Amino acid sequence: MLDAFRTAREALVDAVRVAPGWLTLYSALQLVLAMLPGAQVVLIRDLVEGGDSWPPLAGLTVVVGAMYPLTQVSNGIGQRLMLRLRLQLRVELAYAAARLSPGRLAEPEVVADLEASQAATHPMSDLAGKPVQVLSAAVTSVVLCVTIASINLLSGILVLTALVPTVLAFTLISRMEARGWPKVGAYERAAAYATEQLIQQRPGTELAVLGSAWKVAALIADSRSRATRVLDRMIRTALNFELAAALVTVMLFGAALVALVTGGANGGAAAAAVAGTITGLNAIRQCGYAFGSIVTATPQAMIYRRFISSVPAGASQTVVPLVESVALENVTFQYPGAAGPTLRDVSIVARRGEMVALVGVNGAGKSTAINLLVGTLKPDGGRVLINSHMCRDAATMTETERLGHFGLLVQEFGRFEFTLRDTVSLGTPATAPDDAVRRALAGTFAADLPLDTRLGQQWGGTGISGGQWQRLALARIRLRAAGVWILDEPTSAIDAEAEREIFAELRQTSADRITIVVSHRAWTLREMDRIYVIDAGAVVQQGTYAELMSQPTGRFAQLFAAQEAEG
Ligand SMILES: Nc1ncnc2c1ncn2[C@@H]1O[C@H](COP(=O)(O)OP(=O)(O)OP(=O)(O)O)[C@@H](O)[C@H]1O
Repeated sequence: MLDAFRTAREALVDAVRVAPGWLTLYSALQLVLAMLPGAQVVLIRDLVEGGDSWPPLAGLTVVVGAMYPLTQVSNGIGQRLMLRLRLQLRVELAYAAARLSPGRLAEPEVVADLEASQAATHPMSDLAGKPVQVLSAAVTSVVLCVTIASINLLSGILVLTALVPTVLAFTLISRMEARGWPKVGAYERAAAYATEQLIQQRPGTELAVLGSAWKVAALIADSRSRATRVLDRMIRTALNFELAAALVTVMLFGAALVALVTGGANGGAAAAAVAGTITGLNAIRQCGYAFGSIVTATPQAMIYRRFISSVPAGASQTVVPLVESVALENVTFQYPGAAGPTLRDVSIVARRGEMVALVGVNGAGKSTAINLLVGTLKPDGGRVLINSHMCRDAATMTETERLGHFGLLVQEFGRFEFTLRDTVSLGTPATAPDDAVRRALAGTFAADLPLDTRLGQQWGGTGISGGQWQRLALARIRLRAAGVWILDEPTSAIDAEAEREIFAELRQTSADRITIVVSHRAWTLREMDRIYVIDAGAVVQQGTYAELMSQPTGRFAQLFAAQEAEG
């Protein structure tokens, strides 16, 4: 209940911040509307009780005539207020998501909260006018209660008491929904993920070729059915609570009318009170509905607020162009829930001007080592050093500062289907001038394409091959010009000729930077200053290509002898 009040207050604060004018206008209209039922009762009583009937008749005409257009105008203004608030919430959420660190993005509950927050923007924006509606309905009830109490005290009290069952019912409904929504959210997320696999071009095409898309559809059906079952249960329980509350409310109104008649009210007063209680019922229903919207949206709004406050605005990233050295020193790391450590006592160092390679079979621990270096994973033991400073200590370097040292090309590089300019300029947090974007694209397939070229067929843009996407990812690293380049299989999708060009360029431009490469191709390793051979989470060998090849029983020779023989 307290949470619902907090949510209502926050919705009002947001509305004041985003659209104060629209909120004021909406509140004023709601207040006028709230007064009309009370005025109606007084005017009916005056009309029926006799005397000069023209003034009450004229008053009634105005009151009844104004009610409908005022309600319509008020609804329209409420919707325009809602639109502005929704825009604000969605933009705020997008910027908050953009501030998520890689470490937090790897936490499943953070992604779940982000998606739940996205869904929450809809009911939350609808909340803007709800506290006003509740207040306005409460004002209507109080005005009616006072008016009816002036005819019969007990009736007035009973009319006011009729608010209680509705408030109680919606409190219980909110508790139930707070438990149900996270389950629905999890099922919806699973269904949305599976749907993306069906409709995105690459996985969708693969599934169509395999003829097994229907299996993914069955997974979607299962998740959606589970969500629907939980929602169905929630709606059924809510309906039961609402019906019980409506029954008690009607009984209270009935009792109010009986009290009125048995209390000896005259015909005119009784008729006015009957008309008032009918309008009162409507007001209470509206109050219940508005209050219900607040309590229903409260669990979602709480997730949204929690998410936004969990990613406070911080300093933006600055790219560090010159780095002296990076190192893992006796690092041990175990993934949560894994049977044993993935890395054991690993020491790796790379200095400015050097090109260093990490090699090993799939699952040996190369990407894990890179993630520890960059800081997206934290070591369980040992030290991670940048320029000989220890990185584990947040006081020495924030995560944002640390990330600024690296240009990281991961295996699952992004295929950002924006314009060519936007796709490449994502390489740097700063605004990238067009000539810098052009320089980053030099020598690639896109060197002469207009920067406004739209990439990605799903937007009616240019289709791009896997290797071409990888070249754009490399262009982002070029544009970024950070002191440490970490390239995890940078040419896995690129043809042999382009691969040779890329490695030749890497060598030519490596003097002022640290270059760390993960590669499975022997020839790319020949010019490395040092190669670390990782096997089952430990560095088992290190040296130059020639040194390692000269040890025929060593792990490196086992891994690369066949490729060496092929030339
Ligand atoms: N998030 C994770 N949770 C648990 N285990 C993980 C996680 N990520 C990787 N692993 C495990 O850690 C081990 C090392 O994985 P890693 O990705 O570092 O290997 P790799 O040497 O980069 O392999 P590849 O050449 O296939 O990229 C693997 O056994 C993998 O299953």
